[in-house]
This record gives sequence, C-alpha cells and structure tokens, in this order.
Amino acid sequence: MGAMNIDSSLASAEHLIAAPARLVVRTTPLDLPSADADPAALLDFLPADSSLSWVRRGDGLVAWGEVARIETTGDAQFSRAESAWGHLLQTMTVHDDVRAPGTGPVAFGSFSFDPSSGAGGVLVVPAVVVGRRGSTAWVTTVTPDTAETGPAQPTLAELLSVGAEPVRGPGRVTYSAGSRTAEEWLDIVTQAVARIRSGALDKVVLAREVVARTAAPVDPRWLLQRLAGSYPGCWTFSVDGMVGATPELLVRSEKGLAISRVLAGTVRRTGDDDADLVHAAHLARSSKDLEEHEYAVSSVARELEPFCTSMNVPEAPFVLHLPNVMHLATDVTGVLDRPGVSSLTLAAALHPSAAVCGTPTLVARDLIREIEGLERARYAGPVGWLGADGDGEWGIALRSAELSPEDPCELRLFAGCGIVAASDPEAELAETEAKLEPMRSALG
Ligand SMILES: C=C(O[C@@H]1C=C(C(=O)O)C=C[C@H]1O)C(=O)O
Repeated sequence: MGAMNIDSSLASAEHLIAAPARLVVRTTPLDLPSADADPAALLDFLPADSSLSWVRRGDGLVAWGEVARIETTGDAQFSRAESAWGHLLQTMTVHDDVRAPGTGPVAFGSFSFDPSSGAGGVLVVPAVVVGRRGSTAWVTTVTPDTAETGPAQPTLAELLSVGAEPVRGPGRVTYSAGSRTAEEWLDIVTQAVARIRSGALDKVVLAREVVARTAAPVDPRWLLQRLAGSYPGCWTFSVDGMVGATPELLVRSEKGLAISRVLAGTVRRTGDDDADLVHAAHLARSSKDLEEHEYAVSSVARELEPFCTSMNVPEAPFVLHLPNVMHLATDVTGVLDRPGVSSLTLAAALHPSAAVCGTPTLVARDLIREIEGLERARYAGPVGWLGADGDGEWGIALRSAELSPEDPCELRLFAGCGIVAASDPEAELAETEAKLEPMRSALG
C-alpha cells in the first residue's frame, strides 16, 4: 500500500520535506543501566535547546537535533505527512544492529486537533535518538550521506555529555486567563448543555487555556523530568514545542497488533486514599460518566474495526488512578488485517475520538468551532512517533502546554472535559483545574 501512495504523491511530498538528499541511519546497542527506579533517566540525555521525548516508566525514546522536517496542513495533514515520510525513507541507507520497535529511522510527530488550524502537523527526524525497552537500549544516528565514511557512533560518555548543561527552573510563574475567562467558559458550557438537551448532539468536549508567564526562559527538560517523575504511568512527550504527560494512548501498532487506551469520565483525587476509593467506586457506577465513556469507546471501536480481523472491546471500563484524577478507562485491541498499515494511518482514522471531540463527531467539532473560542492548535491532537515499518505510538496531546515559539517565557496550558446532558458547568470547571494540575506543578 505504501509504495503506491508514495509514487502518486512524490512531487508534492518533495515540497513538504526539508532534508539532505541522502541520509545514513545507524542503530547500535547501548549499554545502559536497566530501566530502574528512575523513570526520568532517559531524559537526562537531552540537551536544553532541542528535546524530543516519548517516555513512559523509564522506557521509550528521547532525541535531539533535526535532520529532516515534514510540515503539512489541512484535511490531508496525516496522509501527506505519511507519504512524505515514505518518500524520505527511500533516501535513507539503514544499518540497524538492534531491530526492536523504535530502532532504525524514526520520526516524532504532532498534529493539530482541527484540520483547519494553521498549526498543522509536523514530523521531525532527529539527528540522535536514545531508546530503551526493558533490558535493550540503543542509539540511532542520522547523518547526511557523504562519500567519506560517516562519523563513529557516539559512546555512552559522549551521549551523556550532551545533556550535561544544568537544567534550569523557570523561576516565578504567573497565570492569566487565555482567550476566555473562567466565567465566560462556564457560560460556554451552559450553552453546550442546552444544545445537548435540545437533541442536537450527545456529547461535546470543551477546553480552556491558561497562559503562564515565567521569570526565566522555560527549559523543556525541567518540565519533562518533573512530569515523568510525578506521572510515570503517563507518556511524557515533547515534540516541536508541545510538552506534556498524557494518560491517553490514541493508538499503538506493533507487529500487527493495535491497541488504544480510551479515557472519558473523570473524578478528582482528594489526597485521602480511603475517600478516593469511595469516589472510584462511584465513578465506576456513575451513569453520567459511563455514558460519556461509552461514546468515546464506541467511536474508537468503530474507526478501528475496518482495519482489523478481530477485536477485543471490554464490556466495562476499569478505573485508572493518576495522582491528580481518576478516569474510566478501556483498552481496545485489534489484530490488523493487512501488513504495513501504519500507526499514523490508524491515528488519522481514530482522531478525533469522542474523548476529545464528542458525538456525533462532526456536529461536536462544529459546536467546538462555534462556541469554544480557543485555538487548540496541537492540543488534543495526535502526538507520538513513527518508525520505518509504520509501527509507532500516538498519544492524545492532553495534560500539556504549548511553548510559545516567539517568547521563551510564555506557555499556553490546556484542559478540557466531556459535556453531556447531565453536566454541571461548575463541576466541569473544577475538572479542568484538576487536569491543569500536572503542568502547573511541573512549572513549580
Ligand atoms: C480533554 C481532556 O481529557 C479528556 C476528557 C476526559 C473527560 O471528560 O472525562 C477524560 C480524559 C480525556 O479523554 C483534557 O485532559 O484536556
């Protein structure tokens, strides 16, 4: 399937890519201490000025430098990125001595929530990737192909010296309302509830932003290390200025198996474990949250099904405990029906799920456009990585912030929640505050 796509879009693909004519990709084993008690250890490799990350429980990928970049916008933001990636792969000579998911060529990506957003999508091919999965660790280098023998692979000591520059804190942080004040947002939620009760739609996800100003320029590593330390079960990501720790996996595809972790339905943690257990039990029985959750699971199952020969959609959700909130969660799995269907194709099909958009999808998206008053940009869009064989992992960019490209002391923090007929605007506002907590405490 890939080859046909690539051929037909070769001419346009070339315009999307900024890259040297030919690249050499080399993956070699790395002797790292095992993924031990420190879930942030991979992040220690990152330099201050260029940090790409996809890390969970000490495993994953960190990367820096930028050898190639693919940028897309509009309805075809995913498909055009994917054909450009296919085109770029044809320019690569690959030596992979490790052969595990995430070795060989990889691109880190981040895509806009709404295809009409000017933010568009990006795939970045880094110069150096350090990866770990259980007891296997590796380094991948990507260099322009020159006639001479390429540089030797960096040693562990050389790699560690890259991240030697001390991580700086952002100093005092002040927050202000973004495009809408909290009061205005309550009003927007009230309008949405009225629309739902009128029968126009079943569910819509509405989000708000808070703008943070820091005394010192933000060092993304400061945020990443604190997020990974506090939220080890989430995917701590950094791609092209989007930084966060998401609990929601849009899709992972690996060796013919696809999995999606769907979240919807939330309660705040109180800090009192006994009380939280009672709240978890309530959440698992709350008809409002179960309804909200069911919409999200159905949307994912429906979109994944055409790609699968068999699927497993659990009948009831489990409760996922995070330090700030608890969510209703369902892991949907499927056996893919054709080799080579890429994780980005799957992400494009699953996005936007009802967990971040609503039901029916297009009615909800139009209502978001009409009343939300927020430029989501890449918040709530797919974020993750893609390998040469199409396997990869894509999360939903939640519990996240967008670093301003113009001002190193400014970030936009985002949080949203699913609104259904039974939603109470004040409770939804409180839920957004709880969802802002990871980024707020990461800032310090
Ligand atoms: C939209 C967000 O979260 C989503 C909405 C949820 C809900 O409404 O219960 C739960 C998890 C996410 O799917 C966010 O964190 O910004």
